[in-house]
Amino acid sequence: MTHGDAFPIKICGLSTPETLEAALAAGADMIGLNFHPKSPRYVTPQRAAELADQARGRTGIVALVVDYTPEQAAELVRIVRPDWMQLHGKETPEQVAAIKAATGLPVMKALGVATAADLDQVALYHGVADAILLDAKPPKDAAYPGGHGKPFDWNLVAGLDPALAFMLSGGLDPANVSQAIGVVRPAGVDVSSGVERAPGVKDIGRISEFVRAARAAAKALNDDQLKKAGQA
Ligand SMILES: O=C(O)c1ccccc1N[C@@H]1O[C@H](COP(=O)(O)O)[C@@H](O)[C@H]1O
Repeated sequence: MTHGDAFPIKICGLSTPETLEAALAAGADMIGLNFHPKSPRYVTPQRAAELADQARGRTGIVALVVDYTPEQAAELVRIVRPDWMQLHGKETPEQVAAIKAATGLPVMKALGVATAADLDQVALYHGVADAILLDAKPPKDAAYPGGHGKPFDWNLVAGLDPALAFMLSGGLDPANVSQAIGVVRPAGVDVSSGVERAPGVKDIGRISEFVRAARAAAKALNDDQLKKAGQA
């Protein structure tokens, strides 16, 4: 993924046909199915296969896993047939490459950010992962490593090499996504708990508000970049 690609908006942790349909109707570019057993958004591979059938050809289907082996990832892909793998654990660049080879799919690697030093990891995964997702680090003692609805300090990203494209997640919601896009200038955005009314319970109205707000802010960002390029 580069800064030149269209701006993907991903709605993660969908688990019902109704909320999936709402994400599709809103125009989400990617939807995430969560396979972390401790998550309130967990879906079984069988249930996920049904949801994936509903979504296939209408959006990008992303399978979110945490510290899977290449063999586990390949077995999941056989059942669910997603378009992308999202790796949200402590996978090393070598493990990312192994999962990519075992599944034959593009891989999005999530990296937790709490301090400027955490951004050093981005360069290590660039060129190995097909997309980088910057997310807030989970609270200490959290039962699962993402989906806590907390943002990190967006100003940290100002220190990152602008050539290293990334998507943004962590505590985004319909009210703050516009500001987040303006400050961070990501290549795309991802949300889970910010479009819920309770952990694991997606809200159809919030899904469409989020996509609308993110799309408008991405357009404003693109217009601004074109204007600056014209002035150069
Ligand atoms: O959402 C979860 O339960 C989850 C569990 C394990 C790993 C990642 C998870 N979610 C991902 O976390 C980010 C941020 O979520 P939020 O918007 O702050 O709730 C997002 O990428 C989710 O895909």
